[in-house]
Amino acid sequence: MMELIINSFKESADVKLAFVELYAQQILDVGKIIAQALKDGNKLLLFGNGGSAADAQHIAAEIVGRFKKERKALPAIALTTDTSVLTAVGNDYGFETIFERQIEALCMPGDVVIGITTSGNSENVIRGLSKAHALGATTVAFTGRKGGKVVDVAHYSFIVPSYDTARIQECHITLGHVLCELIDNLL
Ligand SMILES: O=C(CO)[C@@H](O)[C@H](O)[C@H](O)[C@H](O)COP(=O)(O)O
Ligand SMILES: [Zn+2]
Repeated sequence: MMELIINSFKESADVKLAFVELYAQQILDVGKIIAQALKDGNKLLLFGNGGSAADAQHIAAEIVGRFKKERKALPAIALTTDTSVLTAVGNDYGFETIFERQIEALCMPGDVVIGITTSGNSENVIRGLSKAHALGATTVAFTGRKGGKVVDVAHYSFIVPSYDTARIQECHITLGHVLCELIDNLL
């Protein structure tokens, strides 16, 4: 059990170090794009399933509330929170459409849309990002493993180099926090 505990923390740290080696420049590029979009009056939309739904909400909360610096409120919406919309759309059109339909309703050209999926193959996330791409938003995938099909509908993909869902999620939330800090500093 002690070994399990120590290995989990070590793996989490190793995955994050490998990730930043690969993606430091792209993190800065995407941070600048989101900051500019928010400056221009556009918004950030986010979604994912399970732990990634929690990550979407967590990041939206940092943007609407505050991260580290005192600044004005900024527009970010997690599309994972309205149970009436999620159940109506899921029930009437299918679970794979729950993000796509909300993107159709809310996404404007110039917005930035982040889809979070550790496998890269969740149909509802792929369809949500695909619709956002078609509507003229900048699309960003937080993914893992081999990237999955979601990379085909994303302008920018962050593929965490791990096959362990928990380790991928831990890197995704670090990425989300770093983007929030960049946004704070770039605005
Ligand atoms: O948090 C976890 C596992 O750590 C789970 O809730 C996990 O998010 C769910 O199984 C998701 O449905 C996985 O979907 P995805 O990341 O492959 O898109
Ligand atoms: Zn989890």
